[in-house]
Amino acid sequence: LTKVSSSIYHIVHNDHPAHHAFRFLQGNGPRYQSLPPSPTLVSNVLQGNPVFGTTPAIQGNPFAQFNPAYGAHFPTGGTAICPMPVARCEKSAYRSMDGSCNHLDNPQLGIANSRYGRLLSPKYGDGVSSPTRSITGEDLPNARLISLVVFGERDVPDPQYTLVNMQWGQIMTHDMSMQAGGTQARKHPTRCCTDDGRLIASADIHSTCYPIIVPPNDPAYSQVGTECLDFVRTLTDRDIKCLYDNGPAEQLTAVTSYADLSLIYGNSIQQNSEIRAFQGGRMLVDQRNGAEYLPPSRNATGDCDAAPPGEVCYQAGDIRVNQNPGLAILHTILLREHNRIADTLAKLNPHYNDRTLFQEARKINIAQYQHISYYEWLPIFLGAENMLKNRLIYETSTKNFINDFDSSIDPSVLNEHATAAFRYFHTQIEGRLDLVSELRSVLGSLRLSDWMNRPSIIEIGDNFDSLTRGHATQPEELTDINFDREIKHFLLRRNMPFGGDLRAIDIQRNRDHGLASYNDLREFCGVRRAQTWEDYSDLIEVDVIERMKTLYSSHDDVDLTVGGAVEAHVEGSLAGPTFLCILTEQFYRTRVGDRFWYENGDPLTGFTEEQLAEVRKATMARLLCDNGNQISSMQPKAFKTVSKSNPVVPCSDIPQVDLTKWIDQKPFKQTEDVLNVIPLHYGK
Ligand code: HEM
Repeated sequence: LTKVSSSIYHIVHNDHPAHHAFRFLQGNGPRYQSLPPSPTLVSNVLQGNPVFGTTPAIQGNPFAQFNPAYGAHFPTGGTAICPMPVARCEKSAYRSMDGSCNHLDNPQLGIANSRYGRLLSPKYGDGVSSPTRSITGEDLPNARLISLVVFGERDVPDPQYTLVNMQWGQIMTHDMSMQAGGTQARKHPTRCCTDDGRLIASADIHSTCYPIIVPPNDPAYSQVGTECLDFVRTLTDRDIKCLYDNGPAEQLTAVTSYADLSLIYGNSIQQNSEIRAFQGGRMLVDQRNGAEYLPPSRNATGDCDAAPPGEVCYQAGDIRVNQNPGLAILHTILLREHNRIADTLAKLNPHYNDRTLFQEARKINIAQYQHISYYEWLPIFLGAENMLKNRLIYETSTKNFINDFDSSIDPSVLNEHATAAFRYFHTQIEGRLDLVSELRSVLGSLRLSDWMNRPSIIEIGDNFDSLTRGHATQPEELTDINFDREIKHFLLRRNMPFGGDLRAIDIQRNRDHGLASYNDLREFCGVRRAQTWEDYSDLIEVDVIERMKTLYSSHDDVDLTVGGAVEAHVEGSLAGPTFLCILTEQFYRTRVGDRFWYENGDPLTGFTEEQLAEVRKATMARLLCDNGNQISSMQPKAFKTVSKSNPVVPCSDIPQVDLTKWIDQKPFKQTEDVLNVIPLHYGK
């Protein structure tokens, strides 16, 4: 069996310069060239799984609860809020906090608390908002059962990529989207199952509930009698009057769609002001044991409900920060990077005030992050050739500007991307986190489910550095059909013997959001629409098709989350044709829909040629080196495993961004300019 060749897979944006988010709503996605009939797969293979009898899922109801707390901008579980009204956009040198005014003609595009975009019309059970049903009118097969039968849980380390590759993916995810009304880390205030895992009687169940029913003989949950897994539906525009204008429901995302480090800086002025120091351009930090950590949460018992009282719990620009140790570490590293830049700029430009220092440091931090994400990280996932072809990246000389902002592009994160395609990379999660010394020997390891929503572990002893080195040393799990047991049976277990199943949640979420089917998206992406189960064999192993056949009533019922994840990968990438098409589309929009993209040569929002050449030196390795407590060596390509061609070297050998290029040549004029262009709605 061979992988799908990349030469036959070609997404072209050229033909449709004016394409827009909702242009393809009826499923005519003409930009994607068709694949020839029979490419086959190697990498996405499953080992045996038990098969159980189906248990029908419960149908959730559309829900009525909403909290239109105008202007309250700290998203919390169970509430949806109206986006902040935009009074007037001024041409500012800096991004707003909530993403508004990035698009000057349509200032609300991509802002926090707005709708996801969508490639294809939703397929709700009732046509309006209830979860998707089979084309037979019956319930779709049970999500936990699909997780058990179609997906494996084999532990296969990736020979090429490190765990920091997976962890950066979660950073990008949290930067770009967050389903409204969820908590994602801590217990949801709405309970759909009793504490001992029984289903709540339908008369008493909350209207937002759509619990996952545990099949009989479940290999994990039947051991403790759990029959029901909590699942609360995402809030939609129907839940807040300020957004709803008829038509089928669209889910809301609580954070800005832009790649703007909103997870570090917050998604509103209010949220930002709670985590800013307002001194020297710095973000708030707590000093402990000679190192700087994120400031404490104001609601530690709520935010870190898995932690004993008194244990540290963080506040950041994103409420999910405490979810797992690797995430909290990268949050800390990006926060420290901000302060490192601000401190350096303060020395270079003593005339800068707090606001200028803050905004300039933020701008550089975001630029480095965009550069690492698009030039070092994304090519691993999407393939460099594919990215170049579709103009997500360019072969540039170090100084070239790339002015490709396209005001016809909607940068909103696509529902198909956030709810199906990007979640495929949950397959890369490793349930064992290694602590690694400077000499790269393994000192010990942590079990992921012991430390979810309990970030204090990163501050103990030398753990911050050992875990950081561990993430850059240990392999991630292979991107394949297997999902680690720690997230398949133990997700957020909080001292209980078992927890949730992330794969089952992803499938249930696909239906909650009413995503169009796998077959629909195949067709949209230029892959031949299947007329029979057998037609799927162009991209999916026969064995996997057989497993799906035992569960689904029709090949047309296969959920996007499921079908996309079992396709053969396109050569040079980590996804099959359907997911690759969605991911490529998303990251194209994220780039060209961002007026503040770091490579543009706009005199107000961009950098000078010399500064841009420096930003292009930023790497993951240097970011880790500069912001660990005392990390003194790293392999230059930190997303890739250590090898002869990627050996661990002293940090001083890894290129560094030279911030002296930001010495302000016209100190007084510049300060005035900067002050004059701060928009009216912009912060304290
Ligand atoms: C230890 C690592 C990770 C854990 C424990 C984790 C866990 C979760 C959980 C609990 C959710 C919410 C599920 C729901 O209620 O629907 C979620 C959502 C999501 N995850 Fe992960 N995840 C991890 C890493 C990743 C990675 C590496 C990626 C991609 C590269 C990713 C992509 C996503 C996306 C796109 C969503 C939906 C975001 C949205 O709300 O729009 N996650 N994850």
